[in-house]
Amino acid sequence: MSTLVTGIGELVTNDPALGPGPLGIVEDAAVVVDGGRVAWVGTAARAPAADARLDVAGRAVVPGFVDSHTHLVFAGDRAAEFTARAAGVPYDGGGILDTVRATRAAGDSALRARLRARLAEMRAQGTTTVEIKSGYGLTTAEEARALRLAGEVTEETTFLGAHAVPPEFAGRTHEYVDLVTGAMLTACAPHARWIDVFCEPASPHAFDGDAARAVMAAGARAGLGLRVHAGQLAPGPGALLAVELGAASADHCTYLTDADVAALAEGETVATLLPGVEFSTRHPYPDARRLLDAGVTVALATDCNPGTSYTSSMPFCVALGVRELRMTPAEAVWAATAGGARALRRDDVGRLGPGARADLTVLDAPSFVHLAYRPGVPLARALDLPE
Ligand SMILES: N=CN[C@@H](CCC(=O)O)C(=O)O
Ligand SMILES: [Zn+2]
Repeated sequence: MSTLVTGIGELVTNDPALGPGPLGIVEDAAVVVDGGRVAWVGTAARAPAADARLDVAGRAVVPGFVDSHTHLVFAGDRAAEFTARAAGVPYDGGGILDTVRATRAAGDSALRARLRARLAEMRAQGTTTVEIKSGYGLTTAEEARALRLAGEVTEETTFLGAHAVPPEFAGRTHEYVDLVTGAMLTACAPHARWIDVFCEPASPHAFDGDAARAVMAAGARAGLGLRVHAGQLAPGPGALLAVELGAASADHCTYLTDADVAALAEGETVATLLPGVEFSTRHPYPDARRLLDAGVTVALATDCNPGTSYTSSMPFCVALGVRELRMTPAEAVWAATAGGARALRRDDVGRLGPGARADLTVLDAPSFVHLAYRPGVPLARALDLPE
């Protein structure tokens, strides 16, 4: 069944062929969707007929947010750690193991219910595509379980066995990396599209450049795409490694050298910025302006997780992108939609042109600018349309 969505005061298509600027804006617009895909985009006055009609009364519509970095499969929370941090205790990644304990103790149905509740929270704020990492199991069976659960709700599943060294391998990081690149990868690869590694030599709980290279090389041999947590706590080898190995995304990028920025600008790797993390950890925010001015492709994502960024809100990240990362509203909205799609190497989401998935997010506002202009106001929701 086709549906004509009309009365769109401002439509962000992210397709410069459809309207001015990188956002490809069409004013007084309409969209026809059919079979879950966009069939037609243009001005309302020229819209073709359709089986059904939905008038959004002058509101703005943007492509559904593409949240390309989350850790949604977990139990428990770390509000006490957050409170301690507010009193000055720094983040070093050690809290990951608290969440591992809670997650291992949780049954499938409890984990599934919490995962689905978080996804519903995201959709209610305009997110329509979500990447989900494992990483709070850290045994072969637990990592495979997390990926199976994630695979029930998204195609964008990421194996993150190399998230932290679990307590049973304390002081034996090499042996744990052997497990991650061996039996654990074999069990997890069928449930994953991507592999990721927390490359952070500054953390005693994470992995150095050699370990990260071994994990990524093994993942690539198993047919997985590559992603890296890079430069979250200090400059490190992650960003250069990401570019060298052709990773789809280097995530965090809070601490980058000039050589990192130059390499990202030359390569095919998206820099995914996660400003919810710096909001929570009180580290300095990453500098999107420096990256954009150098020609790097930038994405914004929530990094929703119980330790460093317990937000499910892409609009919150867009607002931080403008206020703290020195992005324009247009750059931030592009990064949260088309940028996320690039970070997942997808061309069917993050845009609203013919052939794209019919992921329309409607704003209770006349323009996309209001996402940053009215922070904290629940303006965005994913539109439910008949198939
Ligand atoms: N830094 C590594 N992983 C998460 C944090 C996980 C946690 O602290 O539970 C992140 O992306 O920030
Ligand atoms: Zn993360």
